[in-house]
Amino acid sequence: MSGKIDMADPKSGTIVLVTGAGGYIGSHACLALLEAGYTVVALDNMVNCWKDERLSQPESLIRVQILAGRQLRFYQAELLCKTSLEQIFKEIIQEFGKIDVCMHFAALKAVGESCSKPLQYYKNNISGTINLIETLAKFGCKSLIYSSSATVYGDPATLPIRENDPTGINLTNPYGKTKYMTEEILKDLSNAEPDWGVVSLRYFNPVGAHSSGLIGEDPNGIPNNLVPFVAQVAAGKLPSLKVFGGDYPTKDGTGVRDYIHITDLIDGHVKALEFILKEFKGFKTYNLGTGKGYSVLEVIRAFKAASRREIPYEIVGRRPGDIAASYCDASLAQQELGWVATRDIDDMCRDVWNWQSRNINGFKKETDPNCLLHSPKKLELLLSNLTKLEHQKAGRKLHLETIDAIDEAKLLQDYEALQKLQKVLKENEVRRLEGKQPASGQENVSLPFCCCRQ
Ligand SMILES: O=c1ccn([C@@H]2O[C@H](COP(=O)(O)OP(=O)(O)O[C@H]3O[C@H](CO)[C@@H](O)[C@H](O)[C@H]3O)[C@@H](O)[C@H]2O)c(=O)[nH]1
Repeated sequence: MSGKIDMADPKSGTIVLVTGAGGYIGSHACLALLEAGYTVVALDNMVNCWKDERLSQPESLIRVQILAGRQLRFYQAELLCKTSLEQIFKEIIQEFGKIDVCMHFAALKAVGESCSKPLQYYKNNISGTINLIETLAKFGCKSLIYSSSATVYGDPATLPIRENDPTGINLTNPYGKTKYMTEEILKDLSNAEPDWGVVSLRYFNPVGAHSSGLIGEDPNGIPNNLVPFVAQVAAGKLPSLKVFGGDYPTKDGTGVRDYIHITDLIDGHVKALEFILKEFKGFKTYNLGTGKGYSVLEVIRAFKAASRREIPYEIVGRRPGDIAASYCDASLAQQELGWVATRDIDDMCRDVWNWQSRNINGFKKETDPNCLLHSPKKLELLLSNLTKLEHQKAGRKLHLETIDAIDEAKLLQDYEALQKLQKVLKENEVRRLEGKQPASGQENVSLPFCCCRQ
């Protein structure tokens, strides 16, 4: 076999359950976990992710598996339905024997929507999490990495924000309150049951995309957040940006935030996972940010340079609920997890532009019949063959769907096609970083998902 799938890595025996796996942060986490050699079981209710109707998984996760050259196990799962959740956990335990750690990303996250639909947010984010932790405990997993937010600090009295600064004060929206309340629930749980290990990661402003440009943030409708909005203005999808407030007590009067590259953010999760796997028990919180604040005008300038496009904007009134400035002291994560963010605002804008310009409609793509990976049948076969091989090599009991004999020749053929594609993707990524065009004749192979190229 010319491209061996390496199952010797002991991490493949570590089972990581990822909720909200199809979303922006969840999908990048799945990729990093697969690349690091972990076995990934991915859950998503698919309410907020795009899926080709002929496939059973979100498009983001299909691309993740192609990039990783490894397979994850996907379940469509609704955390609010405990009976079906337990059924899924039963299947996971039958197949993998255990769950070591859960990374919990599943949540509703639109600040504005949370004000008009508070019950939906409390139910989904809090009841959903309670169902999840009860089910995890029932099936023997008491290790959790929670996706929290800088929003728990409200309007900070001092900057930079540290982990022991007050939380839960003056929170302006139900979304933020769900993050704060969930942290409190997890803290109480860890106090009451000392065999739980919970790490809550407080994200500042995650932006950016994987350097391949194949996965990134794909907001529904008009984006609420600054960077995806700016990206759509640069791409000509939106006419201009409204800068909310030019009279804040900041360097140039516009809001200041601690933007963090998604790849750095996910590295922080991998470090937290390593930390929790060393038998950590209790409850810990860490800020994940760069420690640097950029104003809205600085972000616009950086994006203009990265995209070489005009970004028309006008300064309007403040957005209700916004604060002037937020940036963190991330030294605790450096000391205790050995993590530090290394990418700057130019890297973030470059990678967002790469994702945005290659995927003008996000994950929704037009089907190219000539592309192997746009053929759902071939793709399903490729992924299912990879699963069979991984299970077989790991000496695991096969799941009911995978008991057919493996067609070794077909598998190798598919796997080699996948590897060729990955090789070209990587070569073209290097060329792009050097400011060069894709190698001639490779454009279609290198950009199999795009429906619009700039
Ligand atoms: O069209 C826009 C959108 C945003 N902004 C400004 O850009 C900055 C960043 O805004 P945004 O990207 O919406 O992020 P935040 O308001 O900081 O909120 C994000 O970061 C919080 C953590 O700090 C999370 O809780 C929220 O879910 C997440 O949306 C703020 O000064 C906004 O006023 C604009 O000027 N115009």
